[in-house]
Amino acid sequence: MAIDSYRITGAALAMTTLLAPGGAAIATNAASSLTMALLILLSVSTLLGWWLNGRAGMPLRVMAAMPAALALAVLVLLTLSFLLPVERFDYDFWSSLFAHWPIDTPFYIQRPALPLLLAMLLLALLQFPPGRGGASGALLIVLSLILTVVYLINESNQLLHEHSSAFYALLPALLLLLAIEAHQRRQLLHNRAVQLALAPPLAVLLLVLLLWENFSEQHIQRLSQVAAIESETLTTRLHREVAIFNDAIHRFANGWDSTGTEPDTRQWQHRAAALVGDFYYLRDIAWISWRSHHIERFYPVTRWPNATNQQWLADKAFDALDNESPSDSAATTLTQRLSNRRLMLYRPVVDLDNGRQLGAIAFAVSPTLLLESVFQPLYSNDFLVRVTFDDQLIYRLETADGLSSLRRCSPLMLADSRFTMCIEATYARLFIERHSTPSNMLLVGLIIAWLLYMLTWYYLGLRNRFSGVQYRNHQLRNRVRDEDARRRKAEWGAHHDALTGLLNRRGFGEWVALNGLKPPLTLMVIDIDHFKQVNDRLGHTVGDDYLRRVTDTLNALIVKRGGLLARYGGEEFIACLPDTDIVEAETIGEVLRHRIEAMALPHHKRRGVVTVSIGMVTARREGEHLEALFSLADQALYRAKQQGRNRVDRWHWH
Ligand SMILES: Nc1nc2c(ncn2[C@@H]2O[C@H](COP(=O)(O)OP(=O)(O)OP(=O)(O)O)[C@@H](O)[C@H]2O)c(=O)[nH]1
Repeated sequence: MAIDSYRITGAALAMTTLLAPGGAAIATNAASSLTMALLILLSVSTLLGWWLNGRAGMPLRVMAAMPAALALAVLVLLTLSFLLPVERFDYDFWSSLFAHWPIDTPFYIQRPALPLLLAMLLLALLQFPPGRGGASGALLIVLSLILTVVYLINESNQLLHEHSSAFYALLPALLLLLAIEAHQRRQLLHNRAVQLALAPPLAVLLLVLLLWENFSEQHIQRLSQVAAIESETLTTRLHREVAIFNDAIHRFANGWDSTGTEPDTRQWQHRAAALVGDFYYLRDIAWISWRSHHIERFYPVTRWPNATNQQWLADKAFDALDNESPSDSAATTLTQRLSNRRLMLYRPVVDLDNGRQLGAIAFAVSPTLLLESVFQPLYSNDFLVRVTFDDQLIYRLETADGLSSLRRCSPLMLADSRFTMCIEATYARLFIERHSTPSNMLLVGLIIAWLLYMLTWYYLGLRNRFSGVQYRNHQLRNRVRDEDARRRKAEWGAHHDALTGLLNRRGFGEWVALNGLKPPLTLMVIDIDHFKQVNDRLGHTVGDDYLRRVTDTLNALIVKRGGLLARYGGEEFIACLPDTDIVEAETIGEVLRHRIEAMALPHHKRRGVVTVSIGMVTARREGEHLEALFSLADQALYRAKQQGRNRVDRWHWH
């Protein structure tokens, strides 16, 4: 029994899907649950087909293909979501279409990565006989492997990495299928038709890969530029906000610079509340006294730090103040990072009259809230923003369908702390860009290559069949023509004399029956004299030759006179001369006799040359019988022979 490669691959696919280390991860990862479901459908279909192969009738085998058909329908839909124009079928359209999917994750996360999608699509197509045109199966697998490898070497592609466990399940199946195909099709690849059909798609493939390489580079650059502009906008906005905030805290501290006294409780509460009201990312404000080296005032009082913290805050503040040169101290805001959750800013307060330091004001800022207050109003669907400090996530601005394939990171300075801001294109952004994504071009190119192969293959098949039909038609036409020629030859042979080409007795009889013997008409019987002697002395070959030459001479004149000559038997001819009376006929007879004599065909008899005797009769009325007239002409001939031959005689009507 022939190996059914597709069924075996189905088994491999099922095994790897279920047993691959990534299998469990896929099953629990909601992002890949659709991929997993599709892989299971394909596996079930191929396994069922394998099990039923040869055992069941058509209806059951069709049922076995049903899971593959279902998977194919979903895969086609998903492929369309990459290819259909975004103006007509936008993000919301596809999201609403997949809204009823039982798993509660957005459509974009459900969608398998493009290469995985194509590989599954091609595998699903292989479940159906029309997908197996010639080396089509092998080509499909090669195409999906190319796409897979191309994606694997493309490190920047996070879409793939997200689904890589599914890939590990699919890859062994594809490789196995390729090995079986290569084994089974070794003969096929030597086939000229297959080579011809493979040439155009392979050329398209090469072109697409070259274009893809180029296009990929451009696409990444373009997206990178867009991300850089986005990053620039956010940074500028952030710096502007920080400048405004700095300005405000300077003004806040300046109030106590000028009074030269430590803040009293009422004043402190009032002004601190106003400042915090303006900047909600400003979480706490503390007054640290130079005199007591302790925190004397705090806002809001509900979050008053414990004693240990107080001391620590104060020490930090005075460390910072000690490092400041006295001339700068009034103008500069001192900053120090307290933790990744809080950014501390210190501002010394000095008595302007005597330059004595009164203390410092500490401002605790939440970087997360600061970033939120700046970035939230600038929120766009196109990019998500992540800010990290020492690899810890500080802030994240994104929609539910987050992650994408492009990330651009740059340093972000907040006070004297260095944060990292990463901008990533979102799925929504890629959705808008989907027409220009290199993957789409690759997908379309590969599908075109495969379609081209199928078209060329079927065209070549049709052409072969057509030329077969043409050949059979040609043979048939030749047979009909030969048959016709044979029939016409037989017909001709029945009415003609083969030696001279004249009508024979039968042919002549039919001619007369058709045309009638209408007077005036003369019937002539012409006989070669002593012809037997020619045969006897000179041989039959010469006799035949004499017969032909005599025929030519007689026929030339008789036809010229509108008559008809036939060979009536042996060396005897009969001529019918319409519209010729006996007088004219006798003249013609004489001319004929003379011409034959003048041919001077050697004869041993008295005269030394071949001669003819002619007997003739004229029809008197219409409807005369040929045989009767012939008999009369023959009697005249007989008389001519009797009278010495080389003569013309006629029947005399009484
Ligand atoms: N070579 C050749 N001889 C033929 C053909 N048909 C008939 N003959 C010969 O024609 C001869 C006719 O001979 P006869 O009927 O005795 O008459 P003849 O010798 O012509 O003598 P007369 O008619 O009395 O002058 C025979 O010897 C036939 O064999 C033919 O097609 N080819």
